[in-house]
Amino acid sequence: MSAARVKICGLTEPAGLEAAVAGGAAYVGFVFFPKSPRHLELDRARELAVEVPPGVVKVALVVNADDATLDTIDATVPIDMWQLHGSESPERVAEVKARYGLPVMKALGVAEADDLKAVDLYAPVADQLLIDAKPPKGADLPGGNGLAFDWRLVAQRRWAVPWMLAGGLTPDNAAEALALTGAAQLDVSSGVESAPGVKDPERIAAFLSAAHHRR
Ligand SMILES: O=C(O)c1ccccc1NCC(=O)[C@H](O)[C@H](O)COP(=O)(O)O
Repeated sequence: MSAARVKICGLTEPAGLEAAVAGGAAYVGFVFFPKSPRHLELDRARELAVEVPPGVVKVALVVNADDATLDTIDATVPIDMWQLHGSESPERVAEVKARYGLPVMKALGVAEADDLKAVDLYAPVADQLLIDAKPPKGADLPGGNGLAFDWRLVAQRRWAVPWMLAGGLTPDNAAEALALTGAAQLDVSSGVESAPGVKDPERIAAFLSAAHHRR
């Protein structure tokens, strides 16, 4: 099996971004959601994004954002992909894709087998799917909660579009997650932090190493 491609999500500082790039992250994620400890103001996001070398995909993560919000991000921050992490419909995914001409990744929350029915609704319109743990009831954040779902629900499943496994991944469980699910891509946020919103360069390096040296 080839090395997994990794998205380091919720970067807020140059040190984390540098560790992600140096360690070979394929994607870096910037969060635009004010309730999140990883939320970035536009100027800060731009400062980080312009430092990302070509070839590393810069992902803007939004939650049920309207066109005005997306227009402002698009006009200010040089991004390569949208990640829609709210309850956006398949029609909204198609609309965002058409409006900006950028690939769209739709996040789907999973807690039980039935949740995977959404895959068939979104696969025809999304460029990628991010299969994440469903947040607990009443959680402030729809993602970035450091919780895993039962990976057996997606073990060796066949996918019509590229997908990433997310939720509760850490440097210690990345290899097991890859082996069990057969995922080609992983996404991580809180598992490579020293505190909410503060990425730990050593944990980022360890995560990337574990994902790149899959068994
Ligand atoms: O990370 C956030 O703060 C966040 C806020 C609002 C919506 C989504 C968010 N994160 C989405 C991600 O892509 C995370 O990387 C994914 O949920 C995995 O998070 P974690 O379990 O912390 O690794």
